[in-house]
Amino acid sequence: MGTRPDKTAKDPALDARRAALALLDAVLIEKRQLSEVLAAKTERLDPGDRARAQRLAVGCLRVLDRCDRMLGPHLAKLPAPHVMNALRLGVFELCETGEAAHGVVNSSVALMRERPKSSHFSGLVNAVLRKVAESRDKWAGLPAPMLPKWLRKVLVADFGKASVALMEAAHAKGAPLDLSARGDAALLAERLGGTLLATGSVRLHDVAQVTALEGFEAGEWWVQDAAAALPAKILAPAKGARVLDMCAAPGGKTLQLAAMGAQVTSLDISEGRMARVRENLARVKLPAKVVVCDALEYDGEAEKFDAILLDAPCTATGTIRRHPDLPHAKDGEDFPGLFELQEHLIDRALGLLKPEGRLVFCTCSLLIDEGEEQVRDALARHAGLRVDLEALEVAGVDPAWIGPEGLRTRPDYWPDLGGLDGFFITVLRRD
Ligand SMILES: C[S@@+](CC[C@H](N)C(=O)[O-])C[C@H]1O[C@@H](n2cnc3c(N)ncnc32)[C@H](O)[C@@H]1O
Repeated sequence: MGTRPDKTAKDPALDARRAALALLDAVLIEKRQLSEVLAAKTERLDPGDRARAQRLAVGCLRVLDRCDRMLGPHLAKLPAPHVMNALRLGVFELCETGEAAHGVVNSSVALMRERPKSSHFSGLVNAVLRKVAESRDKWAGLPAPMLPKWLRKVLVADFGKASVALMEAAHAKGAPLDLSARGDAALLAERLGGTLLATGSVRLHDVAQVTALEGFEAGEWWVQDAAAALPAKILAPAKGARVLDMCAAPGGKTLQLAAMGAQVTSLDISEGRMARVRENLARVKLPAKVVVCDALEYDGEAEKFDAILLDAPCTATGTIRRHPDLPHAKDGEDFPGLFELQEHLIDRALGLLKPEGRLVFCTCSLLIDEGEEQVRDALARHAGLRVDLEALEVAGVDPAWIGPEGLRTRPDYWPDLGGLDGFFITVLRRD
């Protein structure tokens, strides 16, 4: 099989593999999210290696549980975390991407030798990965990778084991690229060779470089998952309506609302993230008033708002297909603080609305605590508040997705089309 380490040949993939391993260490050992560390860990690489390192780390995290299952029979005890991550990366390349065994084994051994603390594990890494390479055919028969226990437990309590297994299978498949069109979505789908989804988003598969797609520079579209595009479609403001996008950055929903002709105030607490909103508005050539402040301290404008879209900060557990690092970097400890913030934001939003105004509340979350439970609590806190279920019945939304508190999408919905992000969306109004 030729998997003995070759100490003389220069390994062209080593730089990308080293950076991918550093990314895995950052997520799995330091508990950082990829978005926080990606730039720093890949800054010295050329663009090709940078993309490769990211692909390797994201891909490996997506199937981490399967990598561990492949390694289990060959490890008498768990090695140090950095060594374990190198093994996982090796398994991913051997089994999922089908890389040549000698290249993967040589690189993994070389990475171990680079650090004094792990150099004595190079023999183990060599032996284990060679055994994995010989049993690669087992990979296809492994079950879908399971979520880490802390999150799996919560989701099983809310949805049951069978549904969670479907969600896990959807997570493992990753996500296609969805675009929201500034103009005619059907025309955009035709021009880009994509699919026009029933909800109006344009879906593309296997896109290598988003910014190279036709119409990016001209601002004809922006990237937004089909589920994330639903809240603004549900809000459906009349032309000229005064709408507050209350947690707006990076701005997908602000762009949608502005494209519908609403007078949008786009607010977010983060100056850095708001810079993205300004860039996006300029690229897509749409107007909105941009405000940077804490929504909890925002007093509004002279006139109250006709409608408010509150896309609240949340656990983002609905986006694991695209961010497989999330369940590994988090442990749920900071979640209660988010639930409390969401509650305060709902109360603030209701205070900024005209009496007949509508509040669209949404979270890109799979947790009942950030959806149905928030609505039940809000109804208990505010006499006269009700859920407008009819407003949720927009094109493409399956009525089965709508419950008494609102609309819930899940990653395992639309399996033949490529899935959907997990979202909870509702419309609140006063009688
Ligand atoms: C889920 S993201 C919003 C995504 C955005 N609506 C979109 O469609 O692109 C949540 C946002 O809430 C912002 N945020 C968190 N706490 C906030 C607060 N107290 N006031 C205003 N914005 C806040 C975060 O900076 C983050 O940009």
